[in-house]
Amino acid sequence: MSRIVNPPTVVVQSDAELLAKATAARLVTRLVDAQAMRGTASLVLTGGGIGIAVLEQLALAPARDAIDWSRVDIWWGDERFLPSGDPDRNETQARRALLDHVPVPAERVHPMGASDRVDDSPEAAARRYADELREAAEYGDAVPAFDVCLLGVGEDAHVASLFPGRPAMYETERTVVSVHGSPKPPPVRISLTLPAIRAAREVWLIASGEAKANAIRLALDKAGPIQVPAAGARGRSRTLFLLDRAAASALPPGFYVPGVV
Ligand SMILES: O=C(O)[C@H](O)[C@@H](O)[C@H](O)[C@H](O)COP(=O)(O)O
Repeated sequence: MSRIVNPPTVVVQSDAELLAKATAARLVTRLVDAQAMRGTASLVLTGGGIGIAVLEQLALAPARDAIDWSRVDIWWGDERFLPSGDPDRNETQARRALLDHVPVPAERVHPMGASDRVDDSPEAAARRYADELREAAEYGDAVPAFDVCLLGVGEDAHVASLFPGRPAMYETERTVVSVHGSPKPPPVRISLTLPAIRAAREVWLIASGEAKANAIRLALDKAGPIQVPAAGARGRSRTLFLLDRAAASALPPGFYVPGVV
């Protein structure tokens, strides 16, 4: 679906709190620039601890309202297939952390399906999300050219709900799939696939903590995406690995780690 041109850039902050703040500040600039160029900005959110911490810091960012929130489209990279409003849903956590505090129009917030919707199954919800993405895309693309796709990274190097060796890793056509038997609870999820993620202009992988160091090393080394999903998460024009020092503690040789105090 897209050619990868640039190797990833690694940026390291001293700790998780500064990582969340710095990533939030980077998002302000990136979304403002996107709006200056195209009039709108498109952002894919992730669940997980550092992903939600970034949203909390974005809500607190001094320059937050430099973003024209009325012209931001919010998508999700994955969702836990739970009833709407469930505290474990990525959507619920994103609303509490950010969306309840900024004036994004309801029609520009695109949550993935919930398990309490009538006649819904994860498969139907995945199909519906793929349709919504296609309707929002330009030039007949399957998904919009997301300005930024945020991704947390699991200890097993999963991103979104794409887990090593699972069927979703072999998906080359569909943009959204259902996931069953997720090794990370809850077991049933909906996820963008790698082809959809790789349609993003920029992919930002965010990780903090020693437990992620090996996954980050594999994702930056020559590993293949089937067993190391984070190794396949690349943006069309830019890929960032935004790490704290602990998650960057096993980087492969050749990656310059900017001065970390
Ligand atoms: O639904 C989810 O759980 C997330 O989308 C998932 O992909 C998460 O980002 C990683 O598991 C990292 O989570 P932590 O940052 O909490 O380790």
